Amino acid sequence: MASPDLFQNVTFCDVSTAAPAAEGATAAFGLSAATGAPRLSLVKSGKPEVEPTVEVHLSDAQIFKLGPTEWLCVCDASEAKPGVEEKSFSRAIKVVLRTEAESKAFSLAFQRWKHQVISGKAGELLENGSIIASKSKFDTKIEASSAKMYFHYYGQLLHQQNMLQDFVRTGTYYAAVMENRSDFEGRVVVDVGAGSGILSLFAAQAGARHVYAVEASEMAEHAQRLISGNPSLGQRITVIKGKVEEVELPEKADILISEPMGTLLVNERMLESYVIARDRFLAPDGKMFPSTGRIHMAPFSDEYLYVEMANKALFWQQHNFFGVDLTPLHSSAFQGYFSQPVVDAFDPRLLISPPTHHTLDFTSMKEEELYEIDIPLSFVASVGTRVHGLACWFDVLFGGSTVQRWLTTAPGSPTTHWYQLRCVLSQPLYVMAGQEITGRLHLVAHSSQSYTIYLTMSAKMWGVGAEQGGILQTSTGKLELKEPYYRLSQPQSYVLSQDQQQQQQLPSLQPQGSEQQMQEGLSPGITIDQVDQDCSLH
Ligand SMILES: C[S@@+](CC[C@H](N)C(=O)[O-])C[C@H]1O[C@@H](n2cnc3c(N)ncnc32)[C@H](O)[C@@H]1O
Repeated sequence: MASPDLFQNVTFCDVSTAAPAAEGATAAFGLSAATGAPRLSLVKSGKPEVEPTVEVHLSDAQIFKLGPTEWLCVCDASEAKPGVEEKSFSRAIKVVLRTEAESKAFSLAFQRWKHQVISGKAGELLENGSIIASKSKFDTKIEASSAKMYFHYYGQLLHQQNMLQDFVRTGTYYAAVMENRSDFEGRVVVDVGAGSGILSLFAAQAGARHVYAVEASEMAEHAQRLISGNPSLGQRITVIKGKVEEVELPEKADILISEPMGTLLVNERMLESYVIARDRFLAPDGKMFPSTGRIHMAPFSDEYLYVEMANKALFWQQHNFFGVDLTPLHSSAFQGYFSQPVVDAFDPRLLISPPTHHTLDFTSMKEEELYEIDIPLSFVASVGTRVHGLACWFDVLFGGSTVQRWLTTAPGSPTTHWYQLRCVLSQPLYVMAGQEITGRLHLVAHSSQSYTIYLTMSAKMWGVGAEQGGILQTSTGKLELKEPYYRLSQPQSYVLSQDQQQQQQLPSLQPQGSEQQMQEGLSPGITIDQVDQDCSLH
């Protein structure tokens, strides 16, 4: 093949007109001289620029694989006849290549010209690539306006920089890859949602044979530049601009690497894309980095936070605001504030019981299991106090063959740009030390790439009558994960009640970094804000 965009000796026919097949023709991808738009010319004489026999406008065309060397190009075509309005109709052109290798290169070129897919090396070919579905799973689940804003956000370098500068995050990925070189050496890797391409570059540093960096946003172009600027690694990386739900890859991957975690692990619904990528691209027995995620939860007591939130609604208690009584809206405003989960880094001593966790196994779970996540809650209060809600954080495991490493966002651990998340109840519960707290955390996904959180917490009857199993108090909350309250500039000093000081002595909550703590999702460290407060996603 002389050029990746020119294919000799192809056979094609316009099946929509039943015209006879043209053999020995040339297929050439390029820009239309008339409009500048990408087009495919199919020319019988073999002189594409001189005598295009059929011209396919790629912007509204799709291809479907008919066989190992056969493709069907379906496109809209316009016909203008004198005195007649322009009429649009569909056209289907069958193209047959000589060999399977050429066939794969043809579909890749089609994809590249249609979607401006970028190749890792100038002139390098993916061996395959085709657009397969007109409406992908992503498009059917996610509102177009949400996806547009989402990919616009990730298309900007400043947001990629914020993630890169989260040293805990990026450093843990780097360590996990480098410590587990044997999982990468000579392997095919897919970077799911590559962003700036950083994880692809790590995989290449660890000796990957080839990395496919799939990125849907405009960031793909920056990633291409970064990768080209690191040529010793870049020659083994191919950037593909598109959604993992839609692009085709020429070969199966031995390992998937991705950073699909949002606030509370699941925000942004990118874990679903990660699982879809597994089903589409990963070879049987392939590895996933990370392989497991856990959501950790524990009840907390934080009088300052509660009062701060309740006070925000005080504005609406004014009877004479420029002559207007605002009080009819007070209760809605009050509920509105409590519908915002709070994102900040809190002191783990505010937890009033050892945490529990819910595990998501990325290697085996079904994508649909992420649509609704139902977690039963059961804790025993270690102190007598007011319970203001449920604190949540997550960690993920890199289950490498050499080293198993966790990336944690636990309170008391070095702060990440995810911080922690707290669901604050508008009606706190009163508990005694030793009292059982039960409940449910129910997460329901929605089409704006996030979740509605339904929280119920109950304190069981205490003392006389407890045997009858009566519930003394129940408090519920409905919160919107997509609209959190970023409480990051607040002072983080807490005066502990006597009970809380006693509770600090609980071994499982002491920030000493024991094995037990890691298993409970708490880990040691300092709490310093090392990351920007640019948190509108994640
Ligand atoms: C959290 S960022 C991680 C970026 C990079 N991997 C890193 O670790 O710095 C997630 C990236 O995945 C991309 N992304 C999200 N969903 C995607 C999908 N369905 N297909 C392709 N890319 C996607 C986003 O545009 C974003 O750049």
